[in-house]
Order: sequence, then C-alpha cells, then structure tokens
Amino acid sequence: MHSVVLYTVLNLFEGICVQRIACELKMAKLYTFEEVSKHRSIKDCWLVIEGKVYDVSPFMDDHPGGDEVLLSSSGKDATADFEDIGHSDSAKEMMDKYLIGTVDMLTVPKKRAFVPPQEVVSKANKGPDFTIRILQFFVPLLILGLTFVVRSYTKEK
Ligand code: HEM
Repeated sequence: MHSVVLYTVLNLFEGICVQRIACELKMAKLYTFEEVSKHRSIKDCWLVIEGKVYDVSPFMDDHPGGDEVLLSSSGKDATADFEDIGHSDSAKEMMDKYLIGTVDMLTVPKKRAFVPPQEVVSKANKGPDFTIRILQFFVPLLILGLTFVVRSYTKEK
C-alpha cells in the first residue's frame, strides 16, 4: 500500500521534483529560463531541449543545419524544433558534449497555440470579398450611366 502511494506521488512530481532533487545533490546545475534566455547570440547560444540546457556556442559553425536555426531555437523550449527535424542517434549522442545543466521547468513559459493577430484575420476576411461587392454595385451603375450618355448623344444627332 505504502509503495503504491509513494509511486503515485513520485509520478505526480516526476520531472520537476526529480530534477530539483538531482540539482540539490549537485548532480546538475539548475538554471532559470530567464538565465538561459540571456544567451542568444551566434557566439553565445544556449538551448533548452527536454528540460536540459545545452551550450551550443562551440557547435554553431559546425552544426549541419546551420547556426541560424540554433539561434532561432534559443530563448524558448526547443524540444519540438529539435524533434521535428528527426535528428539521428549520433546527433543525440553528440548532445552530451554540450550539456551544462537543467532548466527549472516551472520558469519555462507554457506553450501557446498560434493565434493570428486580429488585424490580419479581419483583413484576410475583408480583402477580396469587399472588392467584389464594390464591383458588383458599381459596374451595373456604370453600364447604365454609359447607356444613357450614348442614347442622349445619338438622339441629339
Ligand atoms: C544540441 C543540439 C543539437 C545538436 C547536437 C544537433 C546536431 C545535428 C546533427 C549532427 C545534424 C546532422 C543530421 C543528423 O545527424 O541528424 C543536424 C542537422 C540539423 N539540425 Fe541539428 N542539432 C541540434 C539542435 C538543433 C535544433 C534546436 C534545431 C532547430 C530546428 C536543429 C536543426 C537542424 C537542421 C535543420 C538540420 C539539417 C537537417 C537536414 O538537412 O537533413 N538542430 N543537427
């Protein structure tokens, strides 16, 4: 019974607590997300992948995907970016070389679904529809006007 309770509690706090305990035992340095985000340049670039912090500064020039992708993955949780590429096992093994610690997951901003700015949405909806409506209204008027002008001109003659 006790072990079931202990197992449940451990599962509940898995990740955050295990990470904190490891850091308390000086097994890994614990960084806040704010600290990690200070390192966002070509010469000094840190990444957060699966709760771990990597200083990839020495790897910038040699990264097969280029330095710009690494830089654009800094300052956020880069786990999805890293996984979406489908990095090989040898790439994953290589990561240990750049591991400098873990990030306090409580300080990492939650992921938000992309919501396009309201302005863009309303512009997109208005764009072509609006122009077509204007044309539908004015073109018949224009034709009618032209007909009258031509008629009155030919009558006078
Ligand atoms: C410590 C972190 C990283 C390491 C050690 C690493 C390593 C590598 C390696 C060895 C490759 C060659 C292909 C392979 O073996 O899979 C590669 C390719 C690539 N990586 Fe990374 N990478 C890291 C992080 C990232 C991140 C965060 C991104 C962001 C999107 C990224 C994007 C790419 C891209 C676009 C390629 C080229 C894929 C291709 O052309 O097929 N990498 N990386």
